[in-house]
Amino acid sequence: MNKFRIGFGYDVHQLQEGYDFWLGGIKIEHSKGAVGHSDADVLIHVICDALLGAANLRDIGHHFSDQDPEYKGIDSKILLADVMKMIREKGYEIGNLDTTICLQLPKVNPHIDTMKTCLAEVMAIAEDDISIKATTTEKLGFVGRQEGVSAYCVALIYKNN
Ligand SMILES: Nc1ccn([C@@H]2O[C@H](COP(=O)(O)O)[C@@H](O)[C@H]2O)c(=O)n1
Ligand SMILES: C[C@@]1(CO)OP(=O)(O)OP(=O)(O)OC[C@H]1O
Repeated sequence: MNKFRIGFGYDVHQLQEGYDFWLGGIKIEHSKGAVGHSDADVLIHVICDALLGAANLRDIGHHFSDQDPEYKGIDSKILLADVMKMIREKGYEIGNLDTTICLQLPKVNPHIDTMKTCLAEVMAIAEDDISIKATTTEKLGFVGRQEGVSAYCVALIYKNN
């Protein structure tokens, strides 16, 4: 029988001028970028947290501390590849991921297919198992004021036993 587990991830990063905007593994052209210890790719961070949560492996900051100079400016795709290794070492494969990016501007719809291709390659899974959606918050709150970007992810993982 298959053993199924679910996980959930939520993360926020500030948006400021003078920073690159990495999202879903790709660089988005925008007047502001996300601020963090790493490249601040909020979509990858929530995928990591959902997968770690599903496998009961704590969270991204537990494995990759924001106090550790090794991770300063790191490409979050490297962290995601490490997380995939961790869950596969526990015997799990991904069923599917469903994500939502909360961002007032810019529109990310034109970039979603590129993000899916990029993430599918990093994770070695099918593009069809990765869903990426986006919403504004109708100009409300920190997302609406363009002060930050947030994201959510739910993940289903399974092992055969
Ligand atoms: N940064 C964003 C935000 C939203 N979208 C797309 O626009 C649609 C409408 O947004 P609402 O906030 O009014 O729901 C949304 O369903 C997304 O398809 C986007 O591409 N980028
Ligand atoms: C990814 C890590 C590590 O570089 O740093 P940040 O880019 O600050 O991201 P966050 O989601 O706040 O926490 C996880 C961190 O430990």
